[in-house]
Amino acid sequence: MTHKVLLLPGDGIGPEIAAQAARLLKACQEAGLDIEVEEGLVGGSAYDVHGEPLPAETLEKAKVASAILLGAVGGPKWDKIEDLSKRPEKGLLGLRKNLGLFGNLRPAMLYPQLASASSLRPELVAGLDIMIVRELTGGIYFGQPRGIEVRNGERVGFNTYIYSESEIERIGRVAFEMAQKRGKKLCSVDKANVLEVTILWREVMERLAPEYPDVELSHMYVDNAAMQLVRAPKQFDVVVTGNMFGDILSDAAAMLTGSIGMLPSASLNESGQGMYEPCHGSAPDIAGQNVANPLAMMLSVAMMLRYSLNENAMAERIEAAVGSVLDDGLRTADIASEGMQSIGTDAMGDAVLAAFAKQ
Ligand SMILES: NC(=O)c1ccc[n+]([C@@H]2O[C@H](COP(=O)([O-])OP(=O)(O)OC[C@H]3O[C@@H](n4cnc5c(N)ncnc54)[C@H](O)[C@@H]3O)[C@@H](O)[C@H]2O)c1
Ligand SMILES: CC(C)[C@H](C(=O)O)[C@@H](O)C(=O)O
Ligand SMILES: [Mg+2]
Repeated sequence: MTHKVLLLPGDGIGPEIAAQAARLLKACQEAGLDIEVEEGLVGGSAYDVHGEPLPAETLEKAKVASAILLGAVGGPKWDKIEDLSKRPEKGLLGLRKNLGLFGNLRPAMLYPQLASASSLRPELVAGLDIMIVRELTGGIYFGQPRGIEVRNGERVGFNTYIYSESEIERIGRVAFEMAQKRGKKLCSVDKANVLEVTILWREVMERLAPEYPDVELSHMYVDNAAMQLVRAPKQFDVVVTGNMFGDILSDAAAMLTGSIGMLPSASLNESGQGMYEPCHGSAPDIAGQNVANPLAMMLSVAMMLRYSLNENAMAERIEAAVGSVLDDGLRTADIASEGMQSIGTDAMGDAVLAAFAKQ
């Protein structure tokens, strides 16, 4: 069966890194992968053309795709749009919500070659391999009511942090199953000392635990989790948490691996359809300069092959190609260190493609 892949480059560095992913997809096709690649608009670039960050045409294409690859959205050009529903980020959130992509996998894995690029001492991060499982379609990102309105003569802003038991249970199951396939340790991160919604979260995780007797479940408050991630990150195997805590903790975990430019992600729904994107944003500060690290995007292609297309061998080939490029001492600016060769986005893409061809 021919798999349909929808490529959504987005804004800022999005198109620069998506171009490298497109070349990699072509190389996969040449190596026998049966895919058809289509492109679409999302985010600010879609707003500029259609007045909407998620045009109906893009959503339709996304619904019928086996997998979606997204660069990044957003940027200062669109930060002043008053109608929040038209902001680029709403395009991304709309895709997640409309496709029911509730299960966000964010692996923070250190390539040994990058130990010195991490902001922590090499011995703290050597061998680091954490999987953050973030709930992606609920919590405070989507809770109602929300808004900014005038109360007692002044403006107030408000959001609602809400999870139903069934939402907690389904992300819990994703995390327990992930832990079963990995180191069999699951840490659920919450703020159950303050927030009722996470008291319920903790209760549901506890209720699920006996169904996964081989997994050791622990709980941690989010403030402590942030501290532990930079104190002793290797204590973690799988971490499960809600939408906002997962957003924050995954950026922190990214830096342990050398750069946020290294972290791919998968967002899956109940039927295994997925959207794949780097964890980083559109990096307006470096956009258009050919210096962005395309590896998170290229590793997102590998995750797509593994989780949506069932092409594990080809996914491993991409990951091995990235490893061999790092072995060769090639680095984009964000992961540069002494004695290594600094190269730009396109050249990093070239190097991965060359290594992929040799695998
Ligand atoms: N998934 C997404 O599309 C996504 C994720 C996060 C932020 N955003 C949006 O991106 C815009 C910028 O947000 P931000 O600055 O807070 O976060 P960011 O992740 O875009 O950038 C943070 C820092 O990391 C650097 N960086 C990010 N990706 C990099 C890469 N591949 N290579 C080298 N350096 C990289 C940037 O140069 C910047 O200094 C905002 O509009 C935000 O809403 C989008
Ligand atoms: C751009 C934004 C909506 C998004 C999020 O907060 O989920 C981003 O930060 C991410 O991590 O994917
Ligand atoms: Mg984020």
